[in-house]
Amino acid sequence: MQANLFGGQVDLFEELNLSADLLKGLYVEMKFERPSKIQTISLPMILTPPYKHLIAQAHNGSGKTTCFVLGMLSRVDPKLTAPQALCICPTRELVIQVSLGKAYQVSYGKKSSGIRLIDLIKGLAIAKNEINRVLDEAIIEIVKALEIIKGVLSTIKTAVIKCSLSS
Ligand SMILES: Nc1ncnc2c1ncn2[C@@H]1O[C@H](COP(=O)(O)OP(=O)(O)OP(=O)(O)O)[C@@H](O)[C@H]1O
Repeated sequence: MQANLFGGQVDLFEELNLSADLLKGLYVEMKFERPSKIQTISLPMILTPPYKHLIAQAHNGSGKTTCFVLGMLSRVDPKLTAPQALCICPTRELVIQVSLGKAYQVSYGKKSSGIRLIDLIKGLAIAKNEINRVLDEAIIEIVKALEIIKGVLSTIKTAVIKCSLSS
């Protein structure tokens, strides 16, 4: 495939420097065979250096969520145990739609990867699909150690303020 004005495209997921676990997740769990059109263009920008800023637009169901989920899972370092990826959604419904299930499914080696996510929705935080409690200091302590945070802007902002006040 020829490079284009975006800097390059890929034919196969193997061309993206993805970990063996993520490749397994894509092929075995998700049963994907090759990147969709939006993925062929955007994934090289997200996953291969020099990383570029990206605003992407494509039809519903064209594979956009997979792009940024793969980006988050691939580029966070679980050893840092600190927030490294923020997924800001305009509504709480979208926070839920960008499901942990899907993210974990893509990450075939989720148990060994050590990557953890949290949903921040007003008044509620759901970590690892297990904790369901009011956003309080205890949750803030958890948030501070998680790699991926997704939520609506207002609740993420509250968490950021509380985190910096309590640190
Ligand atoms: N490369 C691929 N090969 C096969 N199926 C794929 C591929 N990428 C994504 N899909 C599947 O297509 C569906 C839509 O993918 P995804 O949710 O990433 O799209 P989207 O553009 O974010 O959708 P929406 O606009 O509705 O939020 C999902 O079921 C996903 O598993």
